[in-house]
Amino acid sequence: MSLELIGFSVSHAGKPMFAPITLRVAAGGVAVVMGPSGVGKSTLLDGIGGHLAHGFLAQGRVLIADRDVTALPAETRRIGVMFQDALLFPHLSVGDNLAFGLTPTLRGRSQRRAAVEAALAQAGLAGMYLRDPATLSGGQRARAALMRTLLAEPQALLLDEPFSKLDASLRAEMRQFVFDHARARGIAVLMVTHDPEDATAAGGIVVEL
Ligand SMILES: Nc1ncnc2c1ncn2[C@@H]1O[C@H](COP(=O)(O)OP(=O)(O)OP(=O)(O)O)[C@@H](O)[C@H]1O
Repeated sequence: MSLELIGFSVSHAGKPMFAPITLRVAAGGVAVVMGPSGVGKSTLLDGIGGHLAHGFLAQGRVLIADRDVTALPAETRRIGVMFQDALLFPHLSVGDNLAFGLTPTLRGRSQRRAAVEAALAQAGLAGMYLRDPATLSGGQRARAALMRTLLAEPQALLLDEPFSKLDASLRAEMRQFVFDHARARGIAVLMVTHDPEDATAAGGIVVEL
């Protein structure tokens, strides 16, 4: 599902933080947002997702799968978000963490369990439903967090430096993992990053703030 911005910006105290952005990310495609620290990259994602803090105001339009979601609350935009500190809840098992992401439309205990088991298998975490998140490696945790986000069946995915704490080889692996899943599901991805390799991997579609 595509993600489209039309003249989109965010203002703070009446002043636009960055020039209006017009951009279309195709279904299954990836674009990257880069720019210096403090320029408003995270705020841009907050604006697209509908999570702006008090005092920030969005301008322009956001379309997800060609549906104008600009006026909708965050919960109904069908946009998944994953941050740098995509923490798993430490008091829940790995599987229950993933179950937390499940769309509420999926009812029935065994159905929900099966959906989580399938997602764990796709993330290379088969058999780890009952594991304590603290016993997972960094890469396993990142894959679990991504799966939790995908279980909500988002139509677009916003990533805010999601893998910056992982080492270089793991980062490349996770990037591929995300891109592959997004492509297979037709989810448009917009990723904030400082890593030029992310931009190259995204096919060079870069928004500079
Ligand atoms: N809740 C808030 N209240 C007031 N100002 C804020 C708030 N959140 C962010 N800001 C300010 O808005 C500006 C943009 O912040 P933002 O986090 O979007 O930048 P960024 O480009 O993502 O930076 P970085 O690369 O360092 O993460 C900064 O000057 C920041 O201090």
